Amino acid sequence: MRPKLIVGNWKMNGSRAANAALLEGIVAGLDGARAECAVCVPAPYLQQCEEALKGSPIAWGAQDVSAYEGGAYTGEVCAKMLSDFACRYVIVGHSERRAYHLESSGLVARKTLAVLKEGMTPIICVGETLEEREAGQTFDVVGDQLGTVLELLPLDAVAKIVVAYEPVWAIGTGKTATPEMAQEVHARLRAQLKARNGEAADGVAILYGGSMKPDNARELLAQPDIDGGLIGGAALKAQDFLAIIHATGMPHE
Ligand SMILES: O=C(CO)COP(=O)(O)O
Repeated sequence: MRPKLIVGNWKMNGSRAANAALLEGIVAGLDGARAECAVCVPAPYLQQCEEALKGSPIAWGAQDVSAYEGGAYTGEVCAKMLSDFACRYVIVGHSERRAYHLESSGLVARKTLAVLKEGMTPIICVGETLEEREAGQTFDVVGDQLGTVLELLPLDAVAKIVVAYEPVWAIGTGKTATPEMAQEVHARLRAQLKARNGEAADGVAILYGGSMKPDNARELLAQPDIDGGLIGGAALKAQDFLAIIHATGMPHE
């Protein structure tokens, strides 16, 4: 069985004071947790995370990265800088980056390679909009988003990625995909990974993201191809984030 992975995506939230309290609360409540967990924080707070979490079971990471290696790219943060702060994970291709910063799947693929080159784990996000779902295009859209990345990846790198299925219509809206809807897409993504690298695909974590909360986490996480969660809003409250972490590994009723 794949280990569960719960990742908090703080998005553009936090302050030094709020982060300190949140991280302290999470670390204090982790006893007995069976999932791996991590927080992906705004870049200015990576040093704070490194100091607060070093030696704890919680990993940390970033929410985006430049596709470039360094140099004259004002405002960008390269993968080497993220690994300098001991990031384990880097989210790439989040739908908010695709929508508000016009990131293409080709760019997401290049960012994925940049992350892997520095020895970190990319969390590659895919997901359809409501219009696309209603038009019956869900599998085409997510298949295309993942496929563009897979095409560029060396075969042996498939084992080193994490995929996150985040239906755009479920993000921050309180509308969650039902466990069956999510499982259906996750199974298709797993099949796509298998077609690319049959040996590696079973070990790849496919996370669900989109209004995952303490009250729906257990059912979602019980699905065979849902290997964890990418959590937005609920990752900003220690109690909620912990409740999701502790929802893994519990018998499904
Ligand atoms: O976008 C998300 C995580 O990356 C999900 O956000 P919410 O959990 O707030 O819906």
